[in-house]
Amino acid sequence: MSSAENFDRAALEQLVTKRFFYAPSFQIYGGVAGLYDFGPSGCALLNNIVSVWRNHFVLEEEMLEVDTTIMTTYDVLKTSGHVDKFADFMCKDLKNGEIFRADHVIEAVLEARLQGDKEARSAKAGKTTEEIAADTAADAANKVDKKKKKKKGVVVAVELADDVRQSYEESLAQLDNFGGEELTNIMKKFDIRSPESGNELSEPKEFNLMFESLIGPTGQLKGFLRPETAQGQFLNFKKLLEFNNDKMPFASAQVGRSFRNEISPRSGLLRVREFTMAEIEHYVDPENKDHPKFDEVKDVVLTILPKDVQMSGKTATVNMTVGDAVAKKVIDNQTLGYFIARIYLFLDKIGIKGDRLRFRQHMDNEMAHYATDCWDAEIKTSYGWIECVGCADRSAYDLTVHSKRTGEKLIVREQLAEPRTIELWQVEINKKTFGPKYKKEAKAVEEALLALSDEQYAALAQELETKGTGSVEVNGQSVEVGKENVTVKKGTVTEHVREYTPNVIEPSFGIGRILYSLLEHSWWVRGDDEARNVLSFPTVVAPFKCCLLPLSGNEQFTPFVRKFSRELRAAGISLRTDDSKASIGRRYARNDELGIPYAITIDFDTVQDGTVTLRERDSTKQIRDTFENILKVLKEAN
Ligand SMILES: Nc1ncnc2c1ncn2[C@@H]1O[C@H](COP(=O)(O)OP(=O)(O)OP(=O)(O)O)[C@@H](O)[C@H]1O
Repeated sequence: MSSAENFDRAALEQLVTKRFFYAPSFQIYGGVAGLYDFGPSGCALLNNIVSVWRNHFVLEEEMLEVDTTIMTTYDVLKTSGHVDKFADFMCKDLKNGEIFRADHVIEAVLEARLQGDKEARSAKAGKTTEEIAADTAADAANKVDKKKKKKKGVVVAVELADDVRQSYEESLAQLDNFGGEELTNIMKKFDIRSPESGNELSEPKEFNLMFESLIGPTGQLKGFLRPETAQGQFLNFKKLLEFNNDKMPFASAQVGRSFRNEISPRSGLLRVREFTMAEIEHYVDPENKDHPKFDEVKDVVLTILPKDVQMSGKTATVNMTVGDAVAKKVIDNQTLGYFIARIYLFLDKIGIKGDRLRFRQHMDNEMAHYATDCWDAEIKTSYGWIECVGCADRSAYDLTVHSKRTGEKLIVREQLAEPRTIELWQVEINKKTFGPKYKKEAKAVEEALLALSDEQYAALAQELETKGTGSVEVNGQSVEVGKENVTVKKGTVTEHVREYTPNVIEPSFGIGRILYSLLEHSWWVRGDDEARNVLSFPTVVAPFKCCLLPLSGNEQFTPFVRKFSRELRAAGISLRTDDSKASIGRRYARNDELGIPYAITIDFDTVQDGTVTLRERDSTKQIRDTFENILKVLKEAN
């Protein structure tokens, strides 16, 4: 397998195009950055990854799959916070207008300078060109494209002072934690310029990533292409809970396209503007986040990068079982730990290499304000460590905000085994004085009084007690209430039913990023012949499981091709028939490039005795047997 150290990305890209895994959309019109079409092999690979995902998660956990609309109204995404906060920072080349994502340009420039520093120090130490190249390759995870490095604006082979090197490294480790102010400061402090032109850049400015649209001909109903599939699931929570016979915990799931108007997509499938997501929303009792199947995964060993390590400017990982990580509170709770382990097992099953997979915890500022803990599954590729799956504890945020906005109760009602007595703030309204005082506002004031939090009740009770008056916010206006018309006090209530808003644990998968990483991890070149590419996909995701190769165009083979393909299809083994005129060797090479694990060759012996040759992709080993026996072998492998 190719390792990240000597990775020839251009050669893989050539293979991907030649075998039409995917290609830029509208290519004959010149293409548009961040938009790709999948060809037959890419489509089959993607569908197989999704199919394993469905079996591994949806079927295994009896999740409730939904398919909700992509077009989403303004109201929904305003309430979820996306209209105000779903943004990245961009900056502009002040001379030629080229646009960059601020954190990405800082990362590229600082990494290039660190690389230059490394080369300069190696050269000073009297190393040969080859030794310097080896040092450089060993650091490939942090390297920028060689071509870019040579461009103006990026320092090449310049030694850095120790404190400068250290502050670059610390800033890089914490980059994901930085907001606009910190990014602006860093750009000034380190004189970050365009790596392309060397020109000065503008200050970072927020850019909302959603594609806006209008629903219907009046132009009055604003909508967006959804940036994630999650919101559609939250909005159906009540129906899903009912479907699940009101039983908790449970999960919904959705696979579908999401859209983000990325500022400057330059990394192939890793950053695109339209992509397939597979998301799970697991609803759990906030008072008990244990998972009934945690024992099944507690011994899975993960490579993890906790937040405190990153906050100290380091990137050293540790290996730990999920059981230990949860017991030591490195991972917040069992359900989150359970899903992190299941994500690991899924990625392992489809062929992602364990030594190039780590789980990185979000730093405090990096997480959404409502999230309690969040981990990314990051896969190492020639582009560095790439987030491919996010796994967050989103608390009760989404259900709470949608419920508040719509008035629909998005809660769980749980019959208590024993009734329990609890203390509650109670509001009593003096109907005689309240109605006449607030007139047509009375209902709104009453609703506002009933919707206060415990802290707000405590404060209001104190005000009424000490001053005789207090205030409450009604539709953004402060309204005065007095103790002659409102009493706020604590009382006890006996509950037979407990009501709560579930918390949500969300594993969110970017299928395109996983697919690209898998291409990198599966690709190798056989022998010394650079043209002999192999993609060693596990059978379970290989685009086609078997290739049928008649030795030549001789008519005698036709009935066998028909019969065998019919039987393979009936056995659920996807196949490709290659009856082109190329030699068998050339056709085997073509199969290897498509990652097809098996090839069956039909020749003149087949016509005589019904035997065929089966060739295995990685070992190139061949066996000869009757088609019936070969079919059994393939069924077992499928
Ligand atoms: N532009 C994109 N192109 C391809 N996949 C994406 C893109 N944005 C997000 N994803 C995928 O969706 C998953 C969940 O999205 P999430 O919102 O957590 O990503 P993100 O943190 O915004 O990603 P990034 O920080 O890389 O922009 C990611 O783990 C990733 O696999």
